[in-house]
Amino acid sequence: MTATPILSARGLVKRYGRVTALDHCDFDLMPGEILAVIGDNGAGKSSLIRALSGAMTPDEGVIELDGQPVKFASPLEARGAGIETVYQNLALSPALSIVDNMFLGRELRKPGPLGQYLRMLDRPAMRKFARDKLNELGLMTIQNIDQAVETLSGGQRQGVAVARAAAFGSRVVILDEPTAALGVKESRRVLELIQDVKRRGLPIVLISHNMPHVFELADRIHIHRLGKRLCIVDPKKISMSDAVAMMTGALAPPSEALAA
Ligand SMILES: Nc1ncnc2c1ncn2[C@@H]1O[C@H](COP(=O)(O)OP(=O)(O)OP(=O)(O)O)[C@@H](O)[C@H]1O
Repeated sequence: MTATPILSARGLVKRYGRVTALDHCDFDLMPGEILAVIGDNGAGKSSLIRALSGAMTPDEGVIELDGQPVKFASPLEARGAGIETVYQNLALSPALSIVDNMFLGRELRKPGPLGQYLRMLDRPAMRKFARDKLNELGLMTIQNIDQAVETLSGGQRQGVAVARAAAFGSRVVILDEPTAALGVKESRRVLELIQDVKRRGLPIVLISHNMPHVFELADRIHIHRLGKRLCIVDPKKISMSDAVAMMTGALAPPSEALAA
């Protein structure tokens, strides 16, 4: 591997009582790539993502961003470092508008009548930012950005969540099962959106059980098994059934795919 990974981890361990969710797990995300993370239920994929995104503190191990060790005490700190995560539950506020959901805690403000001491929301700037970001990602089929998110379809909601992550994630976007709850047409749209985010230069970590989607999008596949990275495979050189067999332990990975 020549380039420095954008985000990497070495020897992550996380124990919950007698359960070892992460067992000396390694991870590498290279610049500009879509890295899929696949694994059986309970393999530890969510635990890995939670560690990388500051939602959980590992018991052992090191995480590096651009080759520098980082410790995230909260998701806020990871977001501050440019790592945005879209979880399955999306963390959108259904009753709020699309614009308000784009910000949620990161609202743009401007000086109010009392100057810097009472800064007020800069709604025109927020509206412009939201419109520009949705536009950049071809999401302006959403006509009205003041519309409440609860009035959007599942695919459109996923679109808003991904657009928000792409807008604020300056280094990495992590997507946890982005097409899990979507129909065929909506999934297609979200897959295109993920490609758009990649074209804008942001590397993406994609956790998915949907093998056709993984094989369509991923540049590399991290196969996770029993709390650790089993191997990394090239989706162009391996069949879906072999990847699934490795995930479940039915097939040993080829020696060149074994993780270092
Ligand atoms: N907060 C927790 N408390 C106790 N055990 C946990 C906790 N979080 C995860 N685990 C356990 O750690 C192991 C790994 O779970 P994790 O959710 O990371 O797997 P996963 O690969 O994401 O699974 P799935 O594909 O089913 O979502 C499982 O045995 C799980 O029960």
